[in-house]
Amino acid sequence: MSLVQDVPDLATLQQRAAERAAARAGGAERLRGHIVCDGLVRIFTTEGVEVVALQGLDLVVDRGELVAIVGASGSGKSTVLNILSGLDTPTAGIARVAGYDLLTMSARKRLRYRRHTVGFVWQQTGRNLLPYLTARENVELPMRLARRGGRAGRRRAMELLEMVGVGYCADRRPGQMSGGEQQRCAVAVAVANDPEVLFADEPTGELDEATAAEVFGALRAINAELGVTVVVVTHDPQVASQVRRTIAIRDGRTASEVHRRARIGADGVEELVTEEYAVLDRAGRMQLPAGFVDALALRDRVKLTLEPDHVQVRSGEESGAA
Ligand SMILES: Nc1ncnc2c1ncn2[C@@H]1O[C@H](COP(=O)(O)OP(=O)(O)OP(=O)(O)O)[C@@H](O)[C@H]1O
Repeated sequence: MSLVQDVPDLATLQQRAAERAAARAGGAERLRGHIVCDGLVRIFTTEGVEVVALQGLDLVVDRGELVAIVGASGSGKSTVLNILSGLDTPTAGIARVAGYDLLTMSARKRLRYRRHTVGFVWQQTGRNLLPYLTARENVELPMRLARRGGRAGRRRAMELLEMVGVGYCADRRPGQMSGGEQQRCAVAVAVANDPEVLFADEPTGELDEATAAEVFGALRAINAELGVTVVVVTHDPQVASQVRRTIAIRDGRTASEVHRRARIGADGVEELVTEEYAVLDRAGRMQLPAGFVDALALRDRVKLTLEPDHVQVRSGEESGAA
C-alpha cells in the first residue's frame, strides 16, 4: 500500500501537520518562528575579493510548515541551507532554528543540533543511502547509532518506509531501487531519529516531473504525519504547485512569496488560488519582480507616489521628461 498515492488535499495535510506540530510543541502559542532569519548576511572572501552571498535575508517558518525556497543559480540558496543546517556560520544577522542560535552556539551544541534536531536529504542519492544496506537497514542505521535500534527500531523503520510509500522496497538495496524510490527512502532515513526540522537540498534535481511529485508526496506525508517542519531548497519554480508557501530569493535577499490556498469558488467548488507577494523587510525595502522591471524598462530611479490604498511605482524617466 502506498500512503503517498492516497495523500489528501494540501489544505487537509497542512491542517493535520499544524495540529501535530502544536501537540509536539506543547501548545499553539509556541508555534511562531520555528526557523527565523533576520537580516542574515554571509560574506565570503577569496583571494582578497569579497562576495556578499546573503545581504540581509529575512525568513520566518512556523513549526509544522512545509515551505520551498526557490532561486536561480547563485542567488544564495545553498548558503542559506548550509547556515540553517549548522555547516556554515553567518557573518552577521540572526539565524535561529528550534531555539538554537546558529551564530553563537558552541561546537558541542552544534554537533548535538546536527545529530538530533535536524535531518537532511541531499540531491545526490549516493549521499543519502549506504549502497550495501537494504532500505530498511538504511533507515535503522541512525537509530542504531543513537542506541535506539532493536525490534522497536525495525518496526519504526518499516512504518516510516510505508509512510513515504516505499514499504515494498524494504529488502532492496539502493541499486535495486529507482531514483525516486531512493529519495523517498532517504526521506525516511532523515526522519528516523525524529528531528524537529527536515532540510532537503534539490531533492528532486535528478528526477523527472512525475517522480519528483512522488518525492514531494513523501515530504508532505512526513510533514503531516509527524509534524516535522520541512524546508525544501530548489531552483525549480514548478515546486510552487507542490507546497503551500514558496519563498523566492534573489541576490541573497528574500524577494517574494507565493501562497497557495483553497477557496470555495462561485460555483461552490473548492479551487486552489495562488497569490504572489513581495516581501517588505523591517527597513521598508522590497524587490520588484524582475518581470515588472523589464516590462516597464525601469532602471536607476523610479518615482513613488502614495495613493490612499496603494503605492504607485513609475519610471523616473517620465518625471524627468515632464
Ligand atoms: N565558499 C565560497 N566562497 C566564495 N564565494 C562563494 C562561496 N559559496 C558561495 N559563494 C558565492 O555566493 C553566491 C551564492 O552562492 P550559492 O551557492 O549560495 O547560490 P545557489 O543559489 O545555491 O546556487 P546554485 O543553485 O548554483 O547552487 C554566489 O555568487 C557564489 O559564487
